[in-house]
Amino acid sequence: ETIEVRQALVQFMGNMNPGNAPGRDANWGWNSSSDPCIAQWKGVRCLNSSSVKKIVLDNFNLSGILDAKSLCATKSLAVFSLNNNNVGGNLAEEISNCSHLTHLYLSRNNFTGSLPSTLARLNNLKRLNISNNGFSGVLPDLQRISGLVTFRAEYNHLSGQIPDFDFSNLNDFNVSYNNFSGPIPDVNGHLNSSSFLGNPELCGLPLTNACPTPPSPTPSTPKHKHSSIKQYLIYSGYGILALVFILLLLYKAIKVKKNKDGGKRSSGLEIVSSKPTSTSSEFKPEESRSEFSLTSPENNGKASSLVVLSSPVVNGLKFEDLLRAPAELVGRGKHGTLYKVTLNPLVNVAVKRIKDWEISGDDFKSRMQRINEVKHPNVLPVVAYYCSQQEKLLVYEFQHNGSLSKYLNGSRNGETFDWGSRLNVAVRTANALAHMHEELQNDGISHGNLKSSNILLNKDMEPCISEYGLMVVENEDEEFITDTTSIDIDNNATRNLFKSDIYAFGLILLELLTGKLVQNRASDLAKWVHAVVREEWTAEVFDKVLISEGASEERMVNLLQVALKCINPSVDARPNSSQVAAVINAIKEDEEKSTFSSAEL
Ligand SMILES: Nc1ncnc2c1ncn2[C@@H]1O[C@H](COP(=O)(O)OP(=O)(O)OP(=O)(O)O)[C@@H](O)[C@H]1O
Repeated sequence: ETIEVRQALVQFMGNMNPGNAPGRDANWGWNSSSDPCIAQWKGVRCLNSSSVKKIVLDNFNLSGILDAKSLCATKSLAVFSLNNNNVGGNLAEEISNCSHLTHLYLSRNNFTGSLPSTLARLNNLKRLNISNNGFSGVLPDLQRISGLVTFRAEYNHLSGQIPDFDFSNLNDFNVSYNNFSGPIPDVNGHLNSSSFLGNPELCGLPLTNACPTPPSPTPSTPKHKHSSIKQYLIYSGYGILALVFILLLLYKAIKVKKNKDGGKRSSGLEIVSSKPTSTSSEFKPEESRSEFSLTSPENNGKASSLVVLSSPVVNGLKFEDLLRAPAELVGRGKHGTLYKVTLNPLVNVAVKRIKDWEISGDDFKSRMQRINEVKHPNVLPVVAYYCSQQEKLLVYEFQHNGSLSKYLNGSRNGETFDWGSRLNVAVRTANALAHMHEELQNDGISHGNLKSSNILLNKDMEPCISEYGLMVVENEDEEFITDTTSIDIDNNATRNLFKSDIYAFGLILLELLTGKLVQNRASDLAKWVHAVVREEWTAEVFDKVLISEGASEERMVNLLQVALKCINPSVDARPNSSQVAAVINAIKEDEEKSTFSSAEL
């Protein structure tokens, strides 16, 4: 870390009277003469030994105040946890400078005052826990944070109405024992009353006290009616005028854009090139140095280029071609946006535009080159990539048959997804994963985001793992254990990344076996399967279609056992990918033998 960051962190810690911290021994660190990552300051965890990623200071007996300005000088900080200390005062608005925070835990402290409105700017936040403090006032617009899955604020003095959160994602929500009032927004059956207890003025479901019905409007007198018609006419007149004005502006804007474009381009892919201010419509191919190369002063003369890896489909593809081609938005995922780009009537590519990946250009390139060296027929290769300071793009061949998730979700045009095909998906995916893990183990590159929407079906309907190693992702739910008295999590970090892929693969097996998709919470499907299996109704978990097709229950149970091992909460108890592949191959062989012998009969 830079000296500025070290000094700011030392100042941050100095404000929390760390004198009596139980972990304060020779290894405490927290002085600006050492590096937090190299000297491993207590409670600090880093990414690639170079930037601070997590600060976990639970149960450290800290008091004083939280100096958010100093803390957030560490721009890379993703996890900050201060549970169970005695820190007081306000939560300062500078907390929003920690813009990469995904987890913020402040429970069981002495914070007071209202929550800063800037908290709502932390739009990467997934888990926020401020419970058991003395916070008061109204909640900021936290419903704007679309990825929030935990919000815990029980036992504070918060008041006002509860904002209209998207409760389908927010599955760990608790505002009980505060002073909230008014109607509870529609929780769509996702929460029960325990999330809202102890707020005497709250009403509506899931609580039992209904909200008072608003008084019915008094019938208006003819005079009123007359004046409201008059008002209506006046306002609609203004409305029409405003509309004409907006249309005029739009017309002008389109005309200017057309002139600039020379009417040539129809791209929907607005890529920011390495020139800081240019957009696709301003991009001038003639400024590039070579076919694939764009240079900008901002990159200090270094070229940022579209690197085409081996692919007959996109041979000779230029960055300009990507910009010019018509693009259609296919979907927005956690890590970015996916476009279908039509290069010519016969060639479509999928362009993944990656969001918020803090990786240097050199690291990104060497990672892509390394992944490209490891090939497997069931792993979709990256055919080209682009990396500038503002943009990271990956280009894949577009797979018209879509993903396993879509397929399981019923868009199969009436075809049944039979046991043989599902076992084939399982075995090929397992083999591909085992191969990638083995080859990339030493590089520490796991898939990081394995799920059924990242398993694509190629033209022969064979599964292909897509987006391998696209992000350095840690499994948020597993990596961060709230009981952080023991925080020695890093030695095993790399191994855990691979084991997180195994967990994810186990969920895919469950999806194949049950026909049910992992929805918002991966753990829901796992819990349901465990509950059914525990009650010895094992056959009940299997997709009815498989049962009626007469699929072998014995082999389905065998595959289920593999899945359950993969999703074992204990990382160490999970098998590795080659063990998984070996067992699934054996199940497949069994299946083939039995099909063969029944065909012989
Ligand atoms: N090469 C491809 N060809 C065809 N469809 C694709 C391709 N790559 C991805 N898709 C599909 O496009 C959709 C959006 O993909 P995207 O990767 O952006 O989202 P995601 O996988 O749901 O999320 P995440 O960002 O977490 O990976 C998904 O349904 C995915 O299956």
